[in-house]
Amino acid sequence: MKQLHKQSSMNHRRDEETPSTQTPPYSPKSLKHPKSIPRSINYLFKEQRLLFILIGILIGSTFFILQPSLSRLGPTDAHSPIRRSFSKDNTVSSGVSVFSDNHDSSASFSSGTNRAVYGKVGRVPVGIGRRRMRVVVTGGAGFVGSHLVDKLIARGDEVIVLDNFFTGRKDNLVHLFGNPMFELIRHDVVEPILLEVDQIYHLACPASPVHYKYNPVKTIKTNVMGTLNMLGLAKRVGARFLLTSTSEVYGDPLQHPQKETYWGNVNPIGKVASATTIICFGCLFSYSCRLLLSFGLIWLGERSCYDEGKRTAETLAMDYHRGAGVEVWFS
Ligand SMILES: O=c1ccn([C@@H]2O[C@H](COP(=O)(O)OP(=O)(O)O[C@H]3OC[C@@H](O)[C@H](O)[C@H]3O)[C@@H](O)[C@H]2O)c(=O)[nH]1
Repeated sequence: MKQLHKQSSMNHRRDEETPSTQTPPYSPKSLKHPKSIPRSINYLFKEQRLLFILIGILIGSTFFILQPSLSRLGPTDAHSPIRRSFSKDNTVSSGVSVFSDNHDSSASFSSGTNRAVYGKVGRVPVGIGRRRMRVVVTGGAGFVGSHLVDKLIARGDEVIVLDNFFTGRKDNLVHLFGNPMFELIRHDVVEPILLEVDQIYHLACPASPVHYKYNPVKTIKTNVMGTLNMLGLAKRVGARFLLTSTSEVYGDPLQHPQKETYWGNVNPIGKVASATTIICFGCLFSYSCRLLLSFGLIWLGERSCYDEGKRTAETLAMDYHRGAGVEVWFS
């Protein structure tokens, strides 16, 4: 107790010794001098400051008034050379077109020259003026797919290829390895996959009779389940969807040429192709036609796994379009 008392008295003494460092009691800030307003006006008028402020306001408002009309002169302008369509200009040499969102139509594609060149198509870099797309190409290691991937990369898009390498080859894409805009995933489309993409080009399918008849059940599975998975992905992420179909969905046509209203002559339990063979007999002496003849002969036999698979894929795509609002395209 004694000690405590001693300590408190010492503290008391120390308090007395130290000079007072406490802040003075609060006093409200005095109001500005009434003379400060005329002084600020005076400041504005000096050295033409007001004039500069007015000019600044004028330039600013002119820019904001003109800006909406300048942005309207974009791709949707009727006289603009840039188109918003799925046109023939964008057709890759072997038949698949690319979705076009305001890119220069002068940048047409030639598969032979573009393989090793990134973004050097046309006079103006094609990527300018449009948002970069994230695109997935299934079957991108195949013949058509690899050319499509080249076109998309040249356009400035980020491309993800999904392929199980059933018939496709890495060699078709080797020139893109190391390109930061390109990604290759070994994946079978019959299994679901989740990717954040803007567009889906669905090409994965065995495409020649030898390959699709090798395992017919797998062929139809790829077409039906693969397309379902890709449509599901398109629905989930709001992506545009393109299906590479085939004229085989109309079977052995009874009309030549076929009109838009012709719905085919199909055979869901098998198929014998004779029409192609007959056409090729007419020009046996041309080298290219002899190739076609052999191709026609290979076609003989059951191939409904391919035809019906592609037809189902088309039906699925239309049902996703009508039922879920997915934007679908066919090629
Ligand atoms: O189950 C499969 C089967 C095939 N594929 C791939 O799909 C690609 C098909 O390419 P191919 O070179 O064999 O054939 P193509 O490029 O000529 O086919 C193209 O045109 C015809 C259409 O029916 C096809 O859908 C389209 O890919 C290959 O890379 C193959 O590996 C898969 O990813 N999964």
